[in-house]
Amino acid sequence: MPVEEFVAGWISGALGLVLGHPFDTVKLLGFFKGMSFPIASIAVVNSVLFGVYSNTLLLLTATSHQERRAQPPSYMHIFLAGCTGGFLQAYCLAPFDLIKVRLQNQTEPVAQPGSTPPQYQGPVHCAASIFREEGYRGLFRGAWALMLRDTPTMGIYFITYEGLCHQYTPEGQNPSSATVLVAGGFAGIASWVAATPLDVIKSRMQMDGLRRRVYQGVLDCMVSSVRQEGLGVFFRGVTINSARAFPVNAVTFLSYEYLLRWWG
Ligand SMILES: CN(C)C(=N)NCCC[C@H](N)C(=O)O
Repeated sequence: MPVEEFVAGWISGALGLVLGHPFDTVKLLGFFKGMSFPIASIAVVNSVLFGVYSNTLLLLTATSHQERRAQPPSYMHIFLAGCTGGFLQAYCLAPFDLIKVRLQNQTEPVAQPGSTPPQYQGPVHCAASIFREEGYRGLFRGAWALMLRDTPTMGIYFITYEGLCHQYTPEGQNPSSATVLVAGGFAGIASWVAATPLDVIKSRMQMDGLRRRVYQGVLDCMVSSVRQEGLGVFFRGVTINSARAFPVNAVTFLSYEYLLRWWG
């Protein structure tokens, strides 16, 4: 199994993340300070996404990353490989994402003299508290919504990227840097626009159970959110998600492509 896609995915995910971090912090009025936890988590997850995507395409089409420019895979194969990568990345992402959402939603971010300390003092303390209070399964709260969010949207992500590169690149050549940046940016926007409804539900499921359980499951969370707040609830955060998605994914794809060309 070729591993360079995993390594390139790791490095490109970390670079994209550095750009996206300010947006992540603003998005939930968050207090998710410090870069070590996001780099350790999102970069690993991105490595799983790109590594599984490329190796699934290798299985489906018997072509390596380098051969795919001359023999482009069908959109159906790209979609299936993207969905497979998305499904497995969601499984790895679930505990990290839960910790991120719990930390971002703390109303007391840091210990103040004389006031009650925050519930979670950092990522490790948060993971240990969830494990102690909610068990191993507690670390996977919201994982179903995350899988529903990421499986089809990663298919959309790679189809948009490959489709745009194909459109603007002469037959058999590698896409230019400008094409990779634009295609990567739009792939990020397309996937996040499609992912936002389930992103909203996923975050609610992850916060559920902190004090008392409100939702019976993903469907119940969707129905009660729409009943109480209308259909607009599914588009909450779509603008900031898209604004963040363009630079993050432009840089992610550019570094991924160049690392593989450099090693290839
Ligand atoms: C949930 N969705 C839509 C995605 N994860 N889309 C792919 C983008 C991945 C990139 N690390 C980012 O955070 O934008």
